[in-house]
Amino acid sequence: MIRHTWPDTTTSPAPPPTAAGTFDERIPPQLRQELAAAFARPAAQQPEWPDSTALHAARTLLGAAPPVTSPGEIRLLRRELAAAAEGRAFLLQGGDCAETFDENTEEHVSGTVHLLDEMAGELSSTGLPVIKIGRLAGQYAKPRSKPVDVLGLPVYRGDIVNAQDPVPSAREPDPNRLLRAHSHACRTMNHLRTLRAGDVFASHEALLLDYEGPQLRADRAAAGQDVEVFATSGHFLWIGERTRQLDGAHIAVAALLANPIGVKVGPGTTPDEIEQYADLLNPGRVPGKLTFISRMGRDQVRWVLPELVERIRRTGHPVVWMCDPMHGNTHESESGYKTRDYADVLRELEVFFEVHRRMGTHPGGVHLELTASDVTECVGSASGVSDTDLAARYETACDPRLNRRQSLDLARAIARMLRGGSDV
Ligand SMILES: O=C[C@H](O)[C@H](O)COP(=O)(O)O
Ligand SMILES: C=C(OP(=O)(O)O)C(=O)O
Ligand SMILES: [Mn+2]
Repeated sequence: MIRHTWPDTTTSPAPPPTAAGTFDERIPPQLRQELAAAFARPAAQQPEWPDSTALHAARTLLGAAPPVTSPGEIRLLRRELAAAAEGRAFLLQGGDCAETFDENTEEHVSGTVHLLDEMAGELSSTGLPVIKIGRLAGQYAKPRSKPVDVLGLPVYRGDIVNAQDPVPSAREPDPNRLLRAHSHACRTMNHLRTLRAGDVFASHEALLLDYEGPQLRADRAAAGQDVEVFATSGHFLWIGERTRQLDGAHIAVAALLANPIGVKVGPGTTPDEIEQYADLLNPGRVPGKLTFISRMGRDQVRWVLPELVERIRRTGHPVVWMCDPMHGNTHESESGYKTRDYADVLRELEVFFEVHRRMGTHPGGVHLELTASDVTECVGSASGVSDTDLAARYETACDPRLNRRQSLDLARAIARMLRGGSDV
């Protein structure tokens, strides 16, 4: 029997206030206990939901809702990522920093998918198959640097939590948004399937535990095989730089999942830490299971990345190494916009490729924030966007994205780097 009914709020006991909650009863009891312990660990960046009854109701409905993705699709991606871990494929991951409910339109989603396609076309000159993963169908939750914004209001944490409007009521976390996010994710996933017969995979940051927990499902590949737990909210989930605490909930939960998992690693990451991530998240050393997403910043990558790659190489762990050249290169423009300079993005990528070439390891992919729209959010490249242009079309809900022109320029540069040529 599965607990998927509206709670009788007049008679039922107080719902659990934490993200630990309850899990699909088709998950074997032992695994459910392990999940409960993992979800009960300290978790950074979680909203303070004001209404625990509404949260409980939303979680219950989410638990009964159809899954966004299927275990079969997730296993397929894991197999494809195994090729990237072994140097036989390249991973292209991209999309908005923050998907929004309003921008969940045919035009916007198709635009991202077609842009990833065009970029993959540029990369095909390398001869490596390109695995395309969208920051799509679930990228609604944002970790933030500060709890309040410049107006002194509680910060916007993504459409899954609150709204962008600069008024206090809009910033109040609303648990019904968990359900809206799930509906939007299903709509987007449906559109992806319509467009590409399922061959663009969906990914998001596994940030919000109240969204992920109810969507866990058990499955076994075949009779007689072990039961695996799948986060059906997406195919590929990653743990962000702000929530990768080794003793925290996000890592403990990810360790119990069968999905391929990414971990963002910033400039403060140590070799000991990275080895522990690998041991915790992929003790079985399954190729394709674990991806490290290096996001160091253009000046730090040269100093920090080599010893991390070296440590993982020594352990023999099969991992995909990706570069996110966006998140370590954010700064405020003179006009006050959060922006990124194309030259910094390119430079970090160059060093990333150089490090892997030197160490004989495979630069397995890139992770980018981009949109097909002609936005003016990042400066530089042949796009000609300069600081003074930023105001014209600065539309992002969170971080600055590469526009179409910048993305295609970058894809061409990445193809050259991957083929072994230098770029700048
Ligand atoms: O997408 C990444 C983070 O959520 C983002 O960089 C945080 O932005 P902030 O520093 O404006 O909070
Ligand atoms: C929050 C993000 O990145 P990071 O965790 O690397 O800062 C992101 O990818 O949007
Ligand atoms: Mn971002």
